[in-house]
Amino acid sequence: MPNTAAGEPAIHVEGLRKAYSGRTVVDGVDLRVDAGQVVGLVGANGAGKTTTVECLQGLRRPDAGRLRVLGEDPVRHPERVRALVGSQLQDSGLPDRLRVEEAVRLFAGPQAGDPGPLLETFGLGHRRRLAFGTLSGGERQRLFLVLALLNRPRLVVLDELTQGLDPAARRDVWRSVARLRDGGTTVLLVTHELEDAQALCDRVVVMRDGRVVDSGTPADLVARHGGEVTVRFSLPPGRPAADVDDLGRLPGVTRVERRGDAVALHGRRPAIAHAGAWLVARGGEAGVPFDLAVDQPDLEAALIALLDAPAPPSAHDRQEVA
Ligand SMILES: Nc1ncnc2c1ncn2[C@@H]1O[C@H](COP(=O)(O)OP(=O)(O)OP(=O)(O)O)[C@@H](O)[C@H]1O
Repeated sequence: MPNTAAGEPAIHVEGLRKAYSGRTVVDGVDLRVDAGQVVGLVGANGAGKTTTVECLQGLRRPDAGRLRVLGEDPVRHPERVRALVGSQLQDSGLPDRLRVEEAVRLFAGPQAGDPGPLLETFGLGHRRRLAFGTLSGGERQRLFLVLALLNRPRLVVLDELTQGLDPAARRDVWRSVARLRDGGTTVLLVTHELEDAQALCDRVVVMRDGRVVDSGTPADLVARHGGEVTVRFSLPPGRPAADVDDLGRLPGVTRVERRGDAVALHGRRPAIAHAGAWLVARGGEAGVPFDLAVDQPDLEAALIALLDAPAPPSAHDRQEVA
């Protein structure tokens, strides 16, 4: 059993580089995932996310970099890492006729516990005898989670966790991942579903063209890249223009738009609180407009801004310039 020293991250990658046929697709990635965290890896198509997690799981050999996964080196001991990490299968991963209980037997290693409680936890206890091909999309995803967790891994890699699920099934799977985190399992989530990332992740790492362009909590990323908030409301008819000038001077407000009685304040997050305080101070509780609303940027807005920004030069370009 490998020992991760106390405080040692579950995943620690420095300078990971990988090329296919001379084309660099992972270009000096650093990544740290602390034990017990849920970390999302997001980015455009072809950014190098899957290649990165395949290198981490000992499924691909990197060209350069220092990698430690649960205290093991996936380059020197890929088989040890594969035995420690739970991975989620893709949808085509099981034959249609295989029953749930047969799949569980097939995937159980020496470390596996009794699968019964796991199947119950993921709502599949009463589905054991059903063939994989007859399960709904949500049940399939939950079965993949059961199989990823069967051998009691301390780290699970989940790729496109909720792809194709309806909103109820997606929330079901979210609850399952939250339970995993509560139980101390470390989760690396590769996803294009930013709602998943926002709901589940302690930290999100954004990749573009083979490199990490930023990382942080979803809230940090939104604050850094999401752009302005907008506070909208209607003033009571006949409110003097001077009032609106006042609004423009509130801390955090950068711009005021007024069309008739409809007002939109744009600015940084503190503008929300100051606009609320201003409204209460002017009219008391009764003066708070019935249509008061706040538009806040989300992780999607932050990601679009990050991925649209001009690309910094790659390591390759930098070498050519030097
Ligand atoms: N086995 C391979 N041989 C050659 N090129 C590959 C191979 N696997 C991936 N690539 C290329 O490497 C680049 C990075 O692919 P990768 O799958 O790691 O990106 P990704 O961020 O996971 O993309 P997506 O979000 O589309 O799944 C892509 O341009 C892809 O076409």
